[in-house]
Amino acid sequence: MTEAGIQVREVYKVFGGRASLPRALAMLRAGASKQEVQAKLGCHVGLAGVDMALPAGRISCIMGLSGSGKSTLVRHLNRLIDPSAGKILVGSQDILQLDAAGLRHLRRHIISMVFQGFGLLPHLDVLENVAFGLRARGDSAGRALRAAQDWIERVGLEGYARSYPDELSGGMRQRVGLARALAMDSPIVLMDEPFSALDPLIRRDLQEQLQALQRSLRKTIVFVTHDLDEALRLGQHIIILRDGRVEQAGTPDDIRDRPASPHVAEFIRRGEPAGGPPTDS
Ligand SMILES: Nc1ncnc2c1ncn2[C@@H]1O[C@H](COP(=O)(O)OP(=O)(O)OP(=O)(O)O)[C@@H](O)[C@H]1O
Repeated sequence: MTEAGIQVREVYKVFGGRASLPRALAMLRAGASKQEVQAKLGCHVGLAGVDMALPAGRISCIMGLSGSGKSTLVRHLNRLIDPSAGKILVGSQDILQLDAAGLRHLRRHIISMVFQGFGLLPHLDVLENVAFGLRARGDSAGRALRAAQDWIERVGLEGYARSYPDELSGGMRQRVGLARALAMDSPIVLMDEPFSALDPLIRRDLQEQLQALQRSLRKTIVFVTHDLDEALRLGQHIIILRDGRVEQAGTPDDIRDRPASPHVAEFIRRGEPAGGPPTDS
């Protein structure tokens, strides 16, 4: 795949209430809010008609309050979640049409993922953790370990290959998670709030490291964050979600200088939107 851009077209995700799905979709398409759908039909709306195009070779940041749909959206991109309606293209491939073998290929060779909670295996050392995905997809032990060692050094963990996760700080563990995803050498990397558990200095460090790596890697990175500063610093393209819908999409300058709604303007002004800090909705 040469062009690994992503297009999400009119994607809806309604959790629960299979019987009321057609009514929920009809309400959402007519402009009802997720709260109205929940009150009327008792089902939870994750995404309410998301349209977006994420350019290849760029860092796109998806941001919004807790409950706005960020994780739900990013998990659609490697089909950890399937939509209730809509279409998702990775390059020119409609990923909803993939069979089991196609989906395996997508997850092993096209898209890798970095999770918030590091997702490291505690009984494996750093080298084995980084090599794990490569071994699981069938790379030879020699090849996997060579690639793992290389990435351990590139993320600044030289000398820690034989350490175990519980011997590392949070920042170092997240570097292992990053090395593990990058070692897969996939053109797309999904990162779901990867740095949010880290203290501000370490977080800044990792943001800079990611930017430095990206200058040579030029991957399609989808980075989820609820932190506006992080999105403006890292993102070349930013999508702001609110209640399962795209509130604004654009460059950092668009978001900063031309906020599309009072909600976004308040986000810019205070670093958080009207209504106070994130709450689980
Ligand atoms: N498995 C599920 N069952 C029911 N509702 C769900 C499920 N997963 C997500 N939701 C709902 O979908 C909405 C979006 O959730 P999501 O986790 O994607 O938000 P988020 O923006 O990633 O939030 P956070 O920043 O807290 O992780 C929320 O209202 C949530 O309650």
